[in-house]
Amino acid sequence: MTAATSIELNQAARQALSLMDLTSLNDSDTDATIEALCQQLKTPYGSPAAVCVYPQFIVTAQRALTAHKLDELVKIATVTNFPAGGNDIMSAARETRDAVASGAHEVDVVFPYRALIAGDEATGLELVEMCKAACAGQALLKVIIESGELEDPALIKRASELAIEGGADFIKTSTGKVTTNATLEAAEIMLNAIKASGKDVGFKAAGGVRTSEEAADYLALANRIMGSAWVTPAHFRFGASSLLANLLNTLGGAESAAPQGGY
Ligand SMILES: O=C[C@H](O)COP(=O)(O)O
Repeated sequence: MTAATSIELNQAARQALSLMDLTSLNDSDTDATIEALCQQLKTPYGSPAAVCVYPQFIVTAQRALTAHKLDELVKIATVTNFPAGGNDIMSAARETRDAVASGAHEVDVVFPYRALIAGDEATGLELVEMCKAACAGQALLKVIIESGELEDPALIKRASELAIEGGADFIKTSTGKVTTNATLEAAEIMLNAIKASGKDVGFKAAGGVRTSEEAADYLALANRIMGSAWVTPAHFRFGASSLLANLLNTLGGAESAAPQGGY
């Protein structure tokens, strides 16, 4: 990709901030660390689209968003069947139903990618269908295909197709817990699968996206394949734990990005 100018980088950073699921999925997470994470959602440049936490911290996030008057602006996302992507359909569906009952607006479920690698397409399709049903029209379902473990472009394409067929509202690259997470190559295959489906399905690049430059590359790819009007929080997200500071650095370092009132 061509290197972005500083104005383009600034625009990309501002857009990426609005498209981010600010994420903390660490075993060391506590109520206090999630509260601190939620505090970061309040920036001079607006707020990320969502905060993504383990299910036991949904209520913690709810409380913090309310305290910061962000509850109308920032969605709460959580994860199920995470990170292993096991084959137990009912367990994944129960976790998803419980997460929605706890107040999650969005559920990121891991597709049983090892089953697909072994040639089993039915388990993944049914798991997505059951988790979609468990969302009961109240929450978005984002399906993590774990593209870095699928590795083979044909499997990445097939997992995307199965997730879309099963009712995914978004398809997401990665858990952030494996060796290879989001890549532009996987993103291209997934975005093309969305386009070919003709369905209203979004895309989330997650895992390892850390800089404004990287974010700009994903945005340029999505603009090219789907058109810039498509690239809104309804269709595009970054799942990231450490991107925000870099975006703020980019925005704070550019004169044209001076805060325009607000917080
Ligand atoms: O879904 C998001 C990922 O877990 C975040 O991964 P990261 O820590 O590499 O940004």
